[in-house]
Amino acid sequence: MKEGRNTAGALGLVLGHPFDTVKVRLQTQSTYRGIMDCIVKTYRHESLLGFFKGMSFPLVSIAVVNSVLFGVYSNVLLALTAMSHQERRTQLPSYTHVFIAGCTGGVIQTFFLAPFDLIKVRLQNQTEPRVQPGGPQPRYRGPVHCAATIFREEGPRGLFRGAWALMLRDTPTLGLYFVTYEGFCHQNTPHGQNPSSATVLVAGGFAGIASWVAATPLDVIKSRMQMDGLRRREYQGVLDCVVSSFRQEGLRVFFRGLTINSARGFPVNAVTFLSYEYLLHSWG
Ligand SMILES: CN(C)C(=N)NCCC[C@H](N)C(=O)O
Repeated sequence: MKEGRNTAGALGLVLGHPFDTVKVRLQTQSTYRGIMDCIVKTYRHESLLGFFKGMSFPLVSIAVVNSVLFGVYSNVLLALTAMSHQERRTQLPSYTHVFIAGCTGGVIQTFFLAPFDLIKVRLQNQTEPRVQPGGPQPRYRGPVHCAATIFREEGPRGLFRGAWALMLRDTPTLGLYFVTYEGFCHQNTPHGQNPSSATVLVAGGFAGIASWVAATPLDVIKSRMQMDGLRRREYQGVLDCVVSSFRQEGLRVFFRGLTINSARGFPVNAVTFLSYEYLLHSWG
């Protein structure tokens, strides 16, 4: 059963990854005119494999990152409300408590997610086609080589490049994520009962969309900060990145990747919450 849910989570990640690659490229590179242009250019230049660059680390880390997020959320909520998961079905905790627990999960999750996310973004942005003898060599030959190179060239702190922006992105939006989820489940579940699988799926999907819509502006900044320092440092910090991105590209820059984030957010988070609820029930 547990394997089945892990497979569902991994499958969601694999299916969502090509969209994530297109989004990251649109947020950090100025060579694309839009989603379709990016898809066509990536396919022509790098074949289907181009869309799956940088997928291996997210695949191995997703279980840990999600366990940290959902574990911290559940435990903080338990500490704040002194109610078990089952008791919370009859009496919904206040949205303030849910929000605080979600934000705390976001902060702690950052420490685990940051290096994996950095390596993912660096690999996704490599546009060289598959390595051929004599052909152009990408800077990073794979996730481990990427981690080792960043460590060597940018120091141990380099592995946490963009972590502030990631924390700023995830803290309030993960609060919103859980408020949307709990609120939707509460509204659509008869008093005292557990939400049906369909309710969990839709609530998780809406939580994904709501949080990703709110997260997209800082998602753009996070991706740019992670790519900064590759050759020369362009930004002094998060604020400088916000200001100079706005000056150069206007307000629209903060909405780059919004469509993809929202479309991807529904299925990925529907599956994530279904796994979470099953785990809570199987643990009692
Ligand atoms: C808006 N944010 C940052 C989130 N909702 N994060 C939590 C879920 C992330 C999920 N693995 C996904 O990729 O959608």
